[in-house]
Formats: sequence, C-alpha cells, structure tokens
Amino acid sequence: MTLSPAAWPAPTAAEPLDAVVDVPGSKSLTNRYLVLAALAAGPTELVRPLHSRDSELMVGALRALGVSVEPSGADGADLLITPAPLHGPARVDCGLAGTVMRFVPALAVLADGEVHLDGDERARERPMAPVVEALRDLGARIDAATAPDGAAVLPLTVHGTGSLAGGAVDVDASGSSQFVSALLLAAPAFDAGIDLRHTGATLPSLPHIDMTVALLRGRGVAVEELTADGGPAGGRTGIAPSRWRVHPGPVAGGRVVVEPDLSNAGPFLAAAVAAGGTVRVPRWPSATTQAGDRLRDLLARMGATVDLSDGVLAVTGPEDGVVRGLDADLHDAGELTPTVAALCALASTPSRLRGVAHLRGHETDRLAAIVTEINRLGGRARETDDGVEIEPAPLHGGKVETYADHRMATFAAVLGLRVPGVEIVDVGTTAKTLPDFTGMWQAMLAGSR
Ligand SMILES: O=C(O)C1=C[C@@H](OP(=O)(O)O)[C@@H](O)[C@H](O)C1
Ligand SMILES: C=C(OP(=O)(O)O)C(=O)O
Repeated sequence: MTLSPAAWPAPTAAEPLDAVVDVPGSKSLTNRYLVLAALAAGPTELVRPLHSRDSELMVGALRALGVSVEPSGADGADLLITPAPLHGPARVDCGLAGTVMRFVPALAVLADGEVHLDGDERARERPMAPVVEALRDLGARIDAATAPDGAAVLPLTVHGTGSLAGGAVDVDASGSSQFVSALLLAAPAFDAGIDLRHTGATLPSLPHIDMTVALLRGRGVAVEELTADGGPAGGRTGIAPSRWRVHPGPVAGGRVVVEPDLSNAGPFLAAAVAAGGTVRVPRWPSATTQAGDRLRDLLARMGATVDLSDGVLAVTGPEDGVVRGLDADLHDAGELTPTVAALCALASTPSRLRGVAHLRGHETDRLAAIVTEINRLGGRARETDDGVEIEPAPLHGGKVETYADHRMATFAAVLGLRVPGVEIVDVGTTAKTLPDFTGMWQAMLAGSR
C-alpha cells in the first residue's frame, strides 16, 4: 500500500503581519527567455531566473535539443544559455507545465530529428490541439495521441527537419493564450515567419501574449499587432489585437534580468488582506506585462490599502478586518483566480468571478476544485458557466485537496490563516513554481512577531 504524504497543517495568523517577501523570478518570463535564448544568435545570460519544476523542465527540454544551459553568476543562481543547432533524437518531459508542453513543440519542429514529448498523467488531458494543428498547417509532421473527441494531446512525436516553412495560419486560442505565445516565440526562426489569426470567440490571458510580443521585440524581432482585418492594434491604439505578424530574422542574445513572479506574490499579498497587517514585496516593476500586476487593483477593491513606492509594493489589510466581496472579470488574469477566490471565501459580501471558463483546462479543473474545496470547509460556492460565485459563510477546518495544482495549495494556505484546522494535501505541489513555499510562508508569519 502506498501512503500519501502527510497533509501540511496550514498555520493560522496569530497577529497582524509585518513582513517583507522576496519573490523568485517569473515563470512566464523565465520560460519565454529560455525559448528565445535557444533560438538566439549568441549566448544569453538570465539574471534571477525562476528555479522551480516548470523552469527546470524547460531547461531540460533545451538541453535535450542540444542547447547548453549552465549555472552562472556569483552564486550560481543565474543561467548562461549558449545556443546550438537544435537536434533530435530527444525525449522531453513536460511535467504539468503548460509553457513547456505548448512552447517546446514549436521549437522541436526546428530540430533536425525526432522529438518525443510527454508529461504527467493530467498533462495528457490538457488542451494541445490548436498548437499541433497550426504547426501541421505550417508544414510540420507531428504524430500525436488523441483524446476521446479526436483532439491531439500528449504524448506526441515531432518529426523535425531542421526548418519550417511558416506563413499564414488560423488558430482558435479560446482555450489558452499559450497556443498563440508558442507559435509567436518560435516564429522568427520559421522561413516566412508567421501571420497568426485568432479565430475563437474569446481570447484569455491577453497580457501573456503582450508579454510574448514585448520579449520578441526586446530581442530585436519585428512583430506587428493587428486587428482581424489587418488594421493596427495593441500598444497605444487601445485596440485588442487578434492577429500577429512575426517577421523572420535573428533573435538577439544578451543579458536580461527576470522580474519577480507577481502572480506568485499573490498569496503573500492576499495574506495581508486575510490576516491584517502589511506585506511588502520588493522589486515590483513600475511597468510590466505580467498579469499579476492586476492584484494591486483587485486587492484594493477587496478593502486593502495598496501602495507602490520606490519599487516596493505594500499591501495592508482592511483596518476593520473585513474583507469585501468582489465582482470581477478575470479573463485577462485567470491564473490569479484561486488566490482571489480564497479571499472571496473569507469576505463579508458575495463575490462573482467571471470570464474564466478556460480554467477547466489548467493544472486541474480549477473551477470545480475551488468550489469543492470551499464547500468542503463549510463555505458556499457554486460553479457558473464561466466562473464561480461565492457567498459569505463561516468556514471550519478540514483536509483540502490540491489536485497537483500549486495554486490550490496556496489558496488553502490563505484560508488557513483565518480558519484553524486547515490541512493541505500534497503541499509539495507548490514546487511547480515556488519550491520553498512553506519556508517562505512560515518566514512571512515569523516576520510578524
Ligand atoms: O503564457 C504563459 O506563461 C501563461 C499563460 C496563461 O495561460 P492560459 O492562457 O492558458 O490561462 C497563464 O494562465 C499561465 O499561468 C501562464
Ligand atoms: C495555468 C498555470 O500554469 P501553466 O503554465 O501550466 O498553464 C498557472 O501557473 O496558473
């Protein structure tokens, strides 16, 4: 018989917090910089990258394709990436990382040889078809497993030839913005670049696509953001793009400093809202494409005082200790939903989180997970077509399931600050993006004494 690991007793906050939390590098930035470094004309030095399961899986993928990735910097915590012609045969473990399973196939088509990709059991259920079909439309040969509905899923084998024709392609990215980011990131190395049109009814996580565009431009790649009919969009136009043109050309290497992961700052900032007191996060960027920057507005709307001065974000919980419910469309920032939902479950008025139907394809079906776990603790939550509704109710302790989802573990930790007796099953799942989560959480609480 296999015994599951003991559940972690989530600490309650005995008094208001007073802590500084230094948050590690952004997952989304780290894994994008790694992909671009693999395609670059020269070496790239990544300063303060994330070191976690998702980033290690991306490093493993690059190494499998022939790229050198070595520790660098005074403490060996930076990374030096030296590109080389990509080649197979290679086997790539995607774990449960959306960025690895979506971004690496677009790189693998540029490798000479076969590249096999697989991941965790749940990774085989996460949507993949739009990126596989687009790559096939652009000239790639890919054998993929199929889901019961016939859609391509992991595992898959890319039969790389060392190049890809590229050109115009239609993609339905309503299931994940990562389909678009994957294709745009590799596109400067496609013979004709890419002219990608999103055809779906909705497009989630647009800031993550903006991040892709910004990073490509930062590496010297020409990218146009357009409306469906080819008019200008993005940037100062204020019009959301639905079509992107990436011109073929060299990708520059160089030195880049990775911003802290603002979404991972979320549970710590939410802790100040739940427990009272102040949590400060240094190195908060004054301008960023990270969706996590929306926390400033969201937490303020829930009753917090939010101050960004001299690069430090300070969040102070409501003076009266009362968390306000929230009605918010989180379509652009879906990865914040579990953190925000935890605060909603502690709020004094009802909440509605909307625009996040695509969370059903995340690490787990997050809408089902959030509702099940709030209700398990005596709360009142229900699923809607595109989100969750949460009503005020007194919560009690219990064993919270995490479903291999790092953000469900941090969700439970936020609840545990105010609800005695919360235990978190498999808290180690936080290693996906934040390996020392429990240490950081305890240090935050100790900082308050
Ligand atoms: O490109 C990225 O780095 C990400 C895009 C988003 O994915 P979806 O568009 O699938 O939500 C986000 O939720 C995920 O955590 C990271
Ligand atoms: C959705 C997430 O991850 P992934 O990159 O695996 O899609 C997330 O981190 O919230």
